[in-house]
Amino acid sequence: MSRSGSSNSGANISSILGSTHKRYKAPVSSEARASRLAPVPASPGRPKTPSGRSTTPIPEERGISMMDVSNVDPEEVLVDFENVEADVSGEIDPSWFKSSSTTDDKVMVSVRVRPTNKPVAWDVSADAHTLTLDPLFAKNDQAQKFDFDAILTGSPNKPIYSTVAQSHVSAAMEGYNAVVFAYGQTASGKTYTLSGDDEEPGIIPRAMKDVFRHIKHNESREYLLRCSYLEIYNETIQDLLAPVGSAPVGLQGGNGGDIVLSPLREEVVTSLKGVHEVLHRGESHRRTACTDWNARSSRSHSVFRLVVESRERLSGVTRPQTPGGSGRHTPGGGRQTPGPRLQAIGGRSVQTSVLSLIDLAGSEKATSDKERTREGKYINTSLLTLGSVIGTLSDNAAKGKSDHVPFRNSKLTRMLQPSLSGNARISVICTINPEAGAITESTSTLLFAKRIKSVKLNAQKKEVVDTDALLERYRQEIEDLKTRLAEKEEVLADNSPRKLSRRLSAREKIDESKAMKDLNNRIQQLTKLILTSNTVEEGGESRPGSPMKLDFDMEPYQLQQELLAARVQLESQARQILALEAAMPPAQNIEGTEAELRKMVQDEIQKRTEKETWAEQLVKELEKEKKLRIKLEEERKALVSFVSMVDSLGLGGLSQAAGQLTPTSSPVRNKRDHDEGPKLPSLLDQVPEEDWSILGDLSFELEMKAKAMDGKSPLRRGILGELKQNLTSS
Ligand SMILES: Nc1ncnc2c1ncn2[C@@H]1O[C@H](COP(=O)(O)OP(=O)(O)OP(=O)(O)O)[C@@H](O)[C@H]1O
Repeated sequence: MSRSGSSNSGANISSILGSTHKRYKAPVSSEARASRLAPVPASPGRPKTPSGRSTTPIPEERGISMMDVSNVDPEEVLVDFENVEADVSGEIDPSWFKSSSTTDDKVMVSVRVRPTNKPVAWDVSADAHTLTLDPLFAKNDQAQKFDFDAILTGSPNKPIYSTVAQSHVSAAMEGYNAVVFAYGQTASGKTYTLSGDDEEPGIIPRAMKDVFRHIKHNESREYLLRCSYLEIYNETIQDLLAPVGSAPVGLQGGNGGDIVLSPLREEVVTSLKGVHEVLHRGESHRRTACTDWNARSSRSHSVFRLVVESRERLSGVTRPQTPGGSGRHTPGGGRQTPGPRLQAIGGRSVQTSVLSLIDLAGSEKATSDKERTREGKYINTSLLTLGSVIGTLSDNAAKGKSDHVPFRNSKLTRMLQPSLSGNARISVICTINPEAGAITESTSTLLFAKRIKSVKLNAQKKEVVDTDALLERYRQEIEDLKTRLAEKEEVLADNSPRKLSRRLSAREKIDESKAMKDLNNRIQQLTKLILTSNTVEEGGESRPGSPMKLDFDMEPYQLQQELLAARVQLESQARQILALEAAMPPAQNIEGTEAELRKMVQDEIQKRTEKETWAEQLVKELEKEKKLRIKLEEERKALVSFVSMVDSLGLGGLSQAAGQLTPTSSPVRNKRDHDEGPKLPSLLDQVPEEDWSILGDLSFELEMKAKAMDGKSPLRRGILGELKQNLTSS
């Protein structure tokens, strides 16, 4: 299973958004692909090309920065009819912009029959909007016939979008909450319908394009768009726009029966490209896995939400185009600029609506894989809960009852509670596999579709002076900034009653000018976040990037200040350069200094090398000396033991005799004679150090021989005599 960038979903969105990303799910098997040309009657739309679909993987996630709405960088996100980017042209049905066709108080229910080249068990009548189970397969010969708002077949996604979703997207743009969701057994085509692929973009990318078209064609309103993307996996809500591993999203009841999802990222989008990036990132995080039925089966329910804030623009205002054609304008603080101005204090009401596009995971049988089976249980349980919620709602509607609805039994139904309770336009597209082997699952899907059809809706527009709406917060900030800018201008103006009593110093003027420039920048940035028809570009070119190179909308006074500030800055930089030059020594001095320095360094290196060599020699000498000392010490010890052995053998005379060999006599007394007469020096004292080694050898020899015999034997005496002789001669 993956929750990585391996999905190709970005593509299906991208093709409609004009990008090169590839499709979301793996292609159908060749068999299934062939089935696109299957004998199921086709709904209107352009014919499908027989070519296989591209499977080029989407690029790795590009680390698109996350955007926290509360801390949004306005430079990146404001949009309006003048500044909406990307190509929103083509295939526009003007009537679509005039009205929202979903005035119904019922859920719109459509069935999409997936193409197949195997024998089908259902008789499909797209014109009559009916589906009938072939009597051959019917149990007890009871023909099952279902009729819905639309029965759709074939591979093209465009007719699907215009039939089941376009009016709901329009409703969302007009202030109604709208929900479109796909329901059906696994591998029946839900993701294909919602996301589509390169060749056949699905409902989500088509809906987003329509959103920008709507803005382009509605000059009387301005808009702010935010989107979020989440999935419900094993009953845990995950934010698909947050980095992988982020904390799950909590779900709580809010004011007025609303649901609050937190923490959930909402990203302000100002262009189709921006929406594409968000969708691409979210889909790359979706959990999909290969199952027994689908190479890329969705293992979660996914919900793409677009929050649409809009309000009336002031009448009769048009935004001037900058030389770059970006449509940006520079609000002029207290000045009367010709550009449109967001409403002054006392604001217009803001309409807020949410468009939710939901791809439910498919119901499935247990699989051979343990993990897939576990996921399947969660999926089936939440779909069952959805079924029972729909069942109760439709019962309540049919019988005028108000029985408890078990919304809280699953995250999915809890999240859908406000919409299912009536405050949304809902369109459900049920996907089925018409093959004989899938009759049970298809029948179950159709029964669900039938039940949800009778749920009663009563969607209301939410239009209030909403201080929480981002649009309103930005408006308020823009107004505050303008007031501050106007005050500064007035203080600086020569003929102003608020003019300062003293002349401003050059430094103060520069500071003031800089502060005004910052205020102006911020106003422009905020203004850019708000979309209007003037800011939507039909050609789809990007808005010119650099905002403040030179702003021709500036007042002459401000331009003068800018110029002054720039000059002073240049002068100061020139002074700094001069000062640095003066502080530097002449070139030849630098060269001389360099040569000296180099020589010093070389000398240092040589000295260091010499010291190292000397230290090495010293260490060697010390080693030698140490070895010598050890040797001498050993010899001394041997001699001591020899002497004591000689003493123990009663050969004190040897010592004496040995003592006579040496020119030096030690005054040290022999311990034997300690009481009488002059004391003989010990043998060791009498032997010069250089002869100790000879004594050592003799000592060793003596010891060996002494060990070899009985100490009292005549032989011993002979040997000792011999030794004595040796010693005397040495
Ligand atoms: N109408 C159709 N025309 C052509 N191909 C289709 C159609 N419907 C589905 N497919 C193909 O069938 C395969 C399965 O479809 P898809 O993944 O959309 O099913 P699903 O219902 O989303 O499955 P799951 O619930 O397992 O996620 C895909 O390869 C898709 O391209």
